[in-house]
Amino acid sequence: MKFPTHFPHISGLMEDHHKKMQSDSCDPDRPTHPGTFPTCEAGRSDHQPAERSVDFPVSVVLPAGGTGERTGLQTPKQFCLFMGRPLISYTIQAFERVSWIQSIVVVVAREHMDLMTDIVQQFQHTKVRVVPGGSTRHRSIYNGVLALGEEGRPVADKPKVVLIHDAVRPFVEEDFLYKIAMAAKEQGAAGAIRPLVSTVIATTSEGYLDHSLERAKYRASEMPQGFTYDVIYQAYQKCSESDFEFGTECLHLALQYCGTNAKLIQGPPTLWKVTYKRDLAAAESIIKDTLSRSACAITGGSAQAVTLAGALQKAVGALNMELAVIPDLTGENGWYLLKDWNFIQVSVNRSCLSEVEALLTDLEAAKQALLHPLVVILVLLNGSDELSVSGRALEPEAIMDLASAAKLRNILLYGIQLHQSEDTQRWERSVSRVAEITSALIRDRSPALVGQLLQA
Ligand SMILES: Nc1ccn([C@@H]2O[C@H](COP(=O)(O)OP(=O)(O)OP(=O)(O)O)[C@@H](O)[C@H]2O)c(=O)n1
Ligand SMILES: O=C(CO)[C@H](O)[C@H](O)COP(=O)(O)O
Repeated sequence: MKFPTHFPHISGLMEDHHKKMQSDSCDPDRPTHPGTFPTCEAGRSDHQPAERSVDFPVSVVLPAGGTGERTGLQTPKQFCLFMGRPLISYTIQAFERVSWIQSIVVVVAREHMDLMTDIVQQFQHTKVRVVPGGSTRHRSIYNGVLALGEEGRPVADKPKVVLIHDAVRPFVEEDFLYKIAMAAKEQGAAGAIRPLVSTVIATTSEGYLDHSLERAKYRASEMPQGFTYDVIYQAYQKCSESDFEFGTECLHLALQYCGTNAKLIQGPPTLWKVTYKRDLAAAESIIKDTLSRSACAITGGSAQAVTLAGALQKAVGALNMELAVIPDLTGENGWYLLKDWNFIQVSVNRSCLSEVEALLTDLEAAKQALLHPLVVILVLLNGSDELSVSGRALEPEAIMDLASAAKLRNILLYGIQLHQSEDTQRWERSVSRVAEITSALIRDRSPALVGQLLQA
């Protein structure tokens, strides 16, 4: 374990609290819902994004040099672990997966340089350079911008556009990055905005109301922002010590020091910044939610398993989970191993554990469990004479042993057993129980239930 043990895991900080969000209403000032979740895990994409044509170099600066005072935790929020992986790694991956982004500079406090380097290695980030930050956010960002244009680097390496994004906003998607990058290239500067939730008021020094702003005229400035390299470089060259010390807005520097009016683009609500402790719990909930949307059922091709998988597909569909049914993971189906999906081994035969073992070996080779715990569920259909494995009853210890070994490799193995029934109602009840248990196991990823053989 490379991370200091006092770094908190987020599970349990708060009760699961968010509801499925829906799209904004048509009035951009007053969205009726907070908005939609991203369509893929932060940092990873299940569905191939549309091919983007970006014919200029784009690099990214991720300021991650803060202390996260407002969370009240010892650990800076960017290093808090979400299912064993620090928040910063999710944000990095959201950029790394974008093919037209060339390089990413992560700016961290000097005392976290080694930790950040370990994170880059452990989670196999490939486009990242780590540089030391400054005492304020602007100073950190400026260090990142300077690192991108460092002397001695080939001119061709200097990016045309620099995207700046707080390390603690992990849910950013390619579509939106593309809009910001294109607008920045066109306009010199571009940034994400959101409607204000509260009215902004000015107070007197004695703590009385001075005046209030007309909310509909104002927007919250969010991240990402994009700049041509020259604009952001000049803005920081020209800005004052007071800007460096107290400023909170890069777009303002571009306007004041380069005369560049940023193009503003309304972004999705998931661009919100993790600021307070409750935001950490919300972020974990979103991460778990997005990892729980899809599963792949492997049937081995037997007619009974295919029938059960088909019924399961329908039942989990009603629970908003997508289930792909495939006979095995050979040939083109190997593609599923490269996705963030969960796996269900549907077995009706006596060699169910060897099928699971083979699946675990494939998953380990695909290295998906490096990034987050993978869920594998054995769904075992027992006919009247199928209660055994290799002639013996399937002992709970057998699956427990296999699960304990898999857990060391960050794979969470669970079992569900159901019995074949001629009674249609009984059979349907069993299938829908399997679907509910499956969905709960995948959603919760509970280490405590690993190795259990549950009855449906
Ligand atoms: N000297 C600093 C201060 C902040 N940041 C980064 O700027 C982003 C947004 O800042 P904020 O949310 O304010 O983070 P913190 O400063 O860490 O939080 P707090 O203000 O609660 O201490 C974060 O990714 C943070 O790590 C930075 O790179 N260097
Ligand atoms: O939204 C932003 C820029 O427009 C920044 O994320 C925000 O200003 C950072 O401020 P702080 O570090 O005080 O949270």
